[in-house]
Amino acid sequence: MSETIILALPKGRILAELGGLLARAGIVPAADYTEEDSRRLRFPTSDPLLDVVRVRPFDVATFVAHGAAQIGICGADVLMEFDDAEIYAPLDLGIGRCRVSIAESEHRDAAENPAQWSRVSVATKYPNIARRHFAARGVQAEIVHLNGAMELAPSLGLAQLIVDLVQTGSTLKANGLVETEVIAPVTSRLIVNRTALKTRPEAIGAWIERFRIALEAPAP
Ligand SMILES: Nc1ncnc2c1ncn2[C@@H]1O[C@H](COP(=O)(O)OP(=O)(O)OP(=O)(O)O)[C@@H](O)[C@H]1O
Ligand SMILES: O=P(O)(O)OC[C@H]1O[C@H](OP(=O)(O)OP(=O)(O)O)[C@H](O)[C@@H]1O
Repeated sequence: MSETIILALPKGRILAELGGLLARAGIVPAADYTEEDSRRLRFPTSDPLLDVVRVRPFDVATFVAHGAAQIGICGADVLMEFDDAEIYAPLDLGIGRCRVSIAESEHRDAAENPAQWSRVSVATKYPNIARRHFAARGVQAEIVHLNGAMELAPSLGLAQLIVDLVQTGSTLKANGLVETEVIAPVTSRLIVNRTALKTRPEAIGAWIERFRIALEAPAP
């Protein structure tokens, strides 16, 4: 088995927020892993036993769940959607702060009351979160699984509601939607593969500790 530990990082907005924390944890990639137009996906670091891979945010959870990466960073939204017992999330990194919410058209007929519906159609990138949420209140959700642009669904008749991430609310507003309920708050988490933690407790535990200390260190 290779001794190298793989850290899976999500390309996109979390990566952009991560630079300072990684530096404080002593992770200095040998090349600029934030260059989104680079074709390169795996980067050595100043630590000969740590390589960084840059993957899509949802795929961070897949790489870590399968042990292809031993540690990773992803949003709590991704963890809720995956709900995988192989993933342990010991640290809240306090970045990527947003929420998973339900939204609907601002023009909904005022006479209708969604709280009384027994079935709803929901467009989302988070089918499991949406299904679980509505099932818990006895509502059957017909899921329309999209990978983006959920905000178009209500006005085009694709679904009554959407379940999506909201931060400032400006995306909803720009598309004539209103947030009606927060399902869960979201921040980014450090995640580790449980089997790797069991079989290599010192190496993986040391990385968790380095991140914990980096989080407590004041940002320069
Ligand atoms: N508006 C936001 N504010 C803060 N954090 C966010 C926001 N949107 C997304 N995030 C966080 O960033 C993560 C990645 O989101 P991002 O939008 O960068 O990727 P994506 O577009 O969903 O990925 P993909 O390219 O695979 O479609 C999300 O899982 C979430 O945890
Ligand atoms: O409430 P707001 O501040 O408007 O943020 C919410 C938006 O942010 C995310 O999209 P992102 O900008 O990451 O683009 P994406 O649709 O490509 O994921 C999310 O999917 C929402 O569309």
